[in-house]
Amino acid sequence: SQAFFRPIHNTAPPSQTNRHAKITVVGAGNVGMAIAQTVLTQDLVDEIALVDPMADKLRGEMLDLQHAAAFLPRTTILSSSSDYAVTSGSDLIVVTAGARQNPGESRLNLLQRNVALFRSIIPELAKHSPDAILMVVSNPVDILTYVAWKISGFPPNRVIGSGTNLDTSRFRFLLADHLEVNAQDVQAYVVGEHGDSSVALWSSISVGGVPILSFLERQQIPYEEEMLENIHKTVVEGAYEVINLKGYTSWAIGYSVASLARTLLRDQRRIHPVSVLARGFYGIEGGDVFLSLPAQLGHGGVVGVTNVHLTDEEMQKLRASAETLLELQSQLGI
Ligand SMILES: NC(=O)c1ccc[n+]([C@@H]2O[C@H](COP(=O)([O-])OP(=O)(O)OC[C@H]3O[C@@H](n4cnc5c(N)ncnc54)[C@H](O)[C@@H]3O)[C@@H](O)[C@H]2O)c1
Ligand SMILES: O=C1N[C@](c2ccsc2)(c2cccc(Nc3ccc(F)cc3)n2)CC(O)=C1Sc1ccccc1Cl
Repeated sequence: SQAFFRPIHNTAPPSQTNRHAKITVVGAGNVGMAIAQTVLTQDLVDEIALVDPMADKLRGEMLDLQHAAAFLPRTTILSSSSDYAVTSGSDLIVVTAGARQNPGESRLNLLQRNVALFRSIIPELAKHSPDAILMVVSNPVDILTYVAWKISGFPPNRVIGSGTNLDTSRFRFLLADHLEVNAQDVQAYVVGEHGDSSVALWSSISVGGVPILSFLERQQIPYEEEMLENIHKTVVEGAYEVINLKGYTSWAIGYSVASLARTLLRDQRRIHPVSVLARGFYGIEGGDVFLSLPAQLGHGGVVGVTNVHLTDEEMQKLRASAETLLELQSQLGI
């Protein structure tokens, strides 16, 4: 580039304090590449590193993203390798690596295969980026976040799971659609265990600052208890519908993880439902377990967990999930 540009007089070296924000995505599959593409499009970092053992797929995905450079506002470095050295100095590491559930395979067996995979990748990631925030997306996400925390040795504020962030975004979309408002004006949380056993927090839903139950009364929108329950059921059914129709999910999880990455890397201190070390909250005392709670996120990871109001029933569901996860964890020998 010296042939094209000549330096002006008395230039100073670039400031050493300018932060080179780097994200690593582990697993260049459907989810990993949706996350990488969304992070790239939203111009969130200076470098994206991709890791995957499938060398051809990995290089192909990296090149395919690099070829989009002319359409992007800023130059983002894209690097990739099956050697974890490429991840060095990451600020945020997103783990989407995982074995796929074989037809008829039990969740415990899938879990054991993914735990074995984590035993090989988490130490490498921690070695090359000892100060990074570790975010797990691989399923079963709450248990694998616990496994990543135990194996990495990172403090619990720097280990989170995407948890019910996706569940919550689907929940807000459905509520907004039903109420004919913008999803960004719907304050609603799904918490607890990600997936089939998640818990929708009815009592704290508000639309434009108005608690939903009085919003519905004010708008004269007739509702029964089960209308709200049906919306939560549709969150779960929606996941299965997407899988049955396209075989995997990618875009929504890509956007939801990019939203978490923005909050973390820009120290926005926004509140997201993510899987955090829940011991000590809401009467969860039986052991170290990760469950999704509304958590404030920033540069250091989990800044704090909000003390959201839970009904007795919601509290009971959370504690039941904690017991289930603790029982599964006890069989892992970690
Ligand atoms: N938490 C959520 O809300 C949510 C949503 C969707 C998907 N998921 C989970 O995300 C995971 C990935 O889903 P997917 O559709 O991308 O699967 P996929 O099979 O398309 O991708 C998984 C990738 O992991 C790679 N991989 C395997 N072993 C690896 C290793 N040792 N190091 C690095 N990469 C490795 C594979 O080569 C593959 O490319 C699954 O566990 C899925 O259940 C979670
Ligand atoms: O949108 C998804 N797609 C997945 C998927 C993506 C590729 S293959 C399966 C999905 C879809 C449906 C069920 C299901 N169950 C599951 C549970 C534990 C596991 F270890 C793996 C998969 N997983 C993975 C996943 O977690 C989601 S979100 C999701 C799932 C079930 C209920 C509610 C929600 Cl919000």
